Amino acid sequence: MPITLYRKAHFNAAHRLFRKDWTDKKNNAVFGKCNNPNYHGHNYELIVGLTGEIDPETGYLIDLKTLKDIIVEEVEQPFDHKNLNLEVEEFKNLNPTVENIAVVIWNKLRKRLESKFEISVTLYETPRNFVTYTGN
Ligand SMILES: Nc1nc2c(c(=O)[nH]1)N=C([C@H](O)[C@H](O)COP(=O)(O)OP(=O)(O)OP(=O)(O)O)CN2
Ligand SMILES: [Zn+2]
Repeated sequence: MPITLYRKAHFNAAHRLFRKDWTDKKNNAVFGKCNNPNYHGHNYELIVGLTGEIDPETGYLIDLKTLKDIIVEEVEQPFDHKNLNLEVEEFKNLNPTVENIAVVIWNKLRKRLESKFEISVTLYETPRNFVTYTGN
């Protein structure tokens, strides 16, 4: 019987929503204050869900320490206290919207976790703005 295990994490990061190939006028019209050239920051809250079968020997889906370490390595270390546009390779040519950040995180975790697990990534950009990505 499948069960879902969750691990929460958080990171603080700066970003700017804009497209390099658009004029300032168009970027301002579409992204408004989020296009501030001096960037702005968010306290991102992340919830990673893994769905699979309980190992009957250990009672674990996965050791939570293992999951924690993977999230630290793949998300917290590269993203925390960073300017996403300038310092994180994945966003140098990809707008760091909450949607795109969630997909990037999902893809990074997918490479590190066994294929027997389904993965969900829920990312809060603000307490009221959040997205869930499951890879489907
Ligand atoms: N589809 C998306 N829309 C927006 C995104 C996004 O990532 N995807 N991001 C932003 C801004 O970066 C930011 O999240 C908006 O900040 P803000 O308006 O301050 O957010 P709140 O909803 O918390 O503020 P209110 O107090 O509710 O106005 C914009 N759009
Ligand atoms: Zn923002």
